[in-house]
Amino acid sequence: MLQKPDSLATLDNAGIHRAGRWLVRGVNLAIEPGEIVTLIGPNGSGKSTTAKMALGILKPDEGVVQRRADLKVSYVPQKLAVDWTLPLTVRRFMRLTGHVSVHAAESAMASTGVSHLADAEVRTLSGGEFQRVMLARAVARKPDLLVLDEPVQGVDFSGEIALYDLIKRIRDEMHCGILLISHDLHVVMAATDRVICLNGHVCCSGTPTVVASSAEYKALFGARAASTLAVYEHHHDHTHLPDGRVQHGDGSITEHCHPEDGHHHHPGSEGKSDA
Ligand SMILES: Nc1ncnc2c1ncn2[C@@H]1O[C@H](COP(=O)(O)OP(=O)(O)OP(=O)(O)O)[C@@H](O)[C@H]1O
Repeated sequence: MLQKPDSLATLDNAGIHRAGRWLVRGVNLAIEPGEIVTLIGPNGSGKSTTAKMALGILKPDEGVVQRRADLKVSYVPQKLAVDWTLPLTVRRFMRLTGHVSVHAAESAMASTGVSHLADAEVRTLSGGEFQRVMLARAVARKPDLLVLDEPVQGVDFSGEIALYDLIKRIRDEMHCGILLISHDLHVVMAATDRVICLNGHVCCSGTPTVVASSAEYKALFGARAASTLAVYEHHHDHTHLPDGRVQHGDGSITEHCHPEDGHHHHPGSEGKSDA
């Protein structure tokens, strides 16, 4: 894959090998300015590892990762190594690391709707408030590429919708690229331009299909939720067995599922096999 002049980050057949095995392999993806790319896949499928390659935290053991020169990234990791027993206000937390001016911190808090929490202790925030503050911190750096590792963790369904709304607004206003890691295999935000499903490799990728045709869904969550969330339809032609082996559409079983094994094809129009 050739790096387009304005691509923020491009992974070309990228893989990470650790402790005698490939954590991920054969990953192709590109993130353009103003684009939201969502990585989905089960636990341990290599989502964080892939994001870390895009961020430049991990160097690929195979393949090529290119990032635009002078790329400014903000990364909201899945876990933070902070001692939450210490008193820390949101306002201080905003500027704890990184070079963020008072003005940038205040305007990021305003745009993410957490100004009223500025003097609150971080440890007392609800799950949804905490994730918003994490977004505010990331936005304050004015990144070209924003990488969000499970930004809706610890948040209930309606909070999830509100956060997805906010992430979309951040993209629209800042025109940054967003690489979003989602723990949810079935529901992704409709504003996602591309979904990439990982399972140690790229299982499939494509645009999400708007959910919400179902009357039950609309009745439960309202038309607004229905227009925000979408289901990405999977067209897997193989199944990952519990012991790690792979059963293919023709019933055969192999040890791995790699691009070169020739088993991948996706007949549906939505799922496109990259692997
Ligand atoms: N440095 C390492 N050495 C060995 N194995 C590792 C290392 N880092 C990650 N792994 C393993 O690689 C696999 C992929 O991890 P990764 O964190 O990328 O998955 P993930 O899809 O983000 O998972 P989750 O949804 O659980 O957060 C896991 O099985 C993990 O245990």
